[in-house]
Amino acid sequence: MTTSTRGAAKAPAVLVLEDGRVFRGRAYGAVGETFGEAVFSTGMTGYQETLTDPSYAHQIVVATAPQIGNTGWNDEDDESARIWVSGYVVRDPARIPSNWRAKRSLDDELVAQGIVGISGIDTRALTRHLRERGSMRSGIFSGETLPTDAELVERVQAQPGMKGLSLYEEVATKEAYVVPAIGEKKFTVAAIDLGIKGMTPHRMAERGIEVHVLPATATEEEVYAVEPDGVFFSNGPGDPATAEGPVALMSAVLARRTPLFGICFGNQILGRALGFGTYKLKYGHRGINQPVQDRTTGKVEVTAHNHGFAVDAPLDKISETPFGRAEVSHVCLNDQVVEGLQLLDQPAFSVQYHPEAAAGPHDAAYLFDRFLSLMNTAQEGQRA
Ligand SMILES: NC(=O)CC[C@H](N)C(=O)O
Repeated sequence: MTTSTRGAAKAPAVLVLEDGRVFRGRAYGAVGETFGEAVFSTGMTGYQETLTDPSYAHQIVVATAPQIGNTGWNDEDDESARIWVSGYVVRDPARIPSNWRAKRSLDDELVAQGIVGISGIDTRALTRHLRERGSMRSGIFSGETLPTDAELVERVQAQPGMKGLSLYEEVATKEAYVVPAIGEKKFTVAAIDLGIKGMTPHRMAERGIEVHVLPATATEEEVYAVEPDGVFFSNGPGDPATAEGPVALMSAVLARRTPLFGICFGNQILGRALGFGTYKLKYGHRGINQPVQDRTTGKVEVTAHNHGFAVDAPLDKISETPFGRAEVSHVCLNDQVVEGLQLLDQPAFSVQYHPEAAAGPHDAAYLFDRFLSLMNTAQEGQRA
């Protein structure tokens, strides 16, 4: 293990919100300054997966779970090659991590990756504030001498907000790569990387799918060059209203009637391709305990979420779209937000949440099987 200065030895730090509210604590992770949208996540576990989820780019994540870092940092649970959050806010960091897989402490990893955090914050008061006022621009500043609060508020207010930000190209792979099928290969899928998490191709691979992960800028020709049985659109950061390229690509895939599955950002892209709008939620859904109903079966599942935007589609009617009839297949039981879409006249569907469940409960794993059965049916149709 590397060593770092922890607890009382760390410099003073402040979390500054755009509305002028200031929370005081101590530096956690790297010392310095960072900006991002302050959002809260309600997961009790899974901080390593959260911090390395590219969908969190440009966000300062507040952990509502009061104790963070207990299981340290391991070499297995990263969802991408690096930590993507722009800052991390915790109440009570572990002084001594303890887990058989831990290689170092969370604090050490934050330092090593230069991620500025803050500890000792009343995260309950902060979460209530964000819930009442909504997610907002923020900054974390640490060091022995800091500018005045008024100066820091001004600097936070000069930052761009999340609305209108296009971020998926920044986080996506630049080179295509293949995740081989585990066991017998049944299908080939082209997965458009808009900020994909490592567990997602793995969930497909373990079902016999060879996954070709393609850059966010992949063209229709590049997608069909891999001769896909299905096309997948991943999760990703930023405002879906900016994603013109992926919307055009998805429309081309829909026009060819290739089986299609999207998650999170991918659901918002499908919404847009169908002609629905997207909008920003007041404080979003983030955590691994969100109740969703699959309206096609009536079943309720507890699911992993990380979204600040949502699709604006009618809940109780079938919509006519450029690609035939579509309906809202899933809904969040906390607030009736659209959590899934499905086409009725061709094999395409999506969910707003994270069935790959890293971290999170596995209730939604059936969605990967649903994608598989769409590809099976399409293949049988071709043979007939
Ligand atoms: N996890 C995701 O794909 C997030 C999608 C989008 N950036 C949002 O915040 O709603």
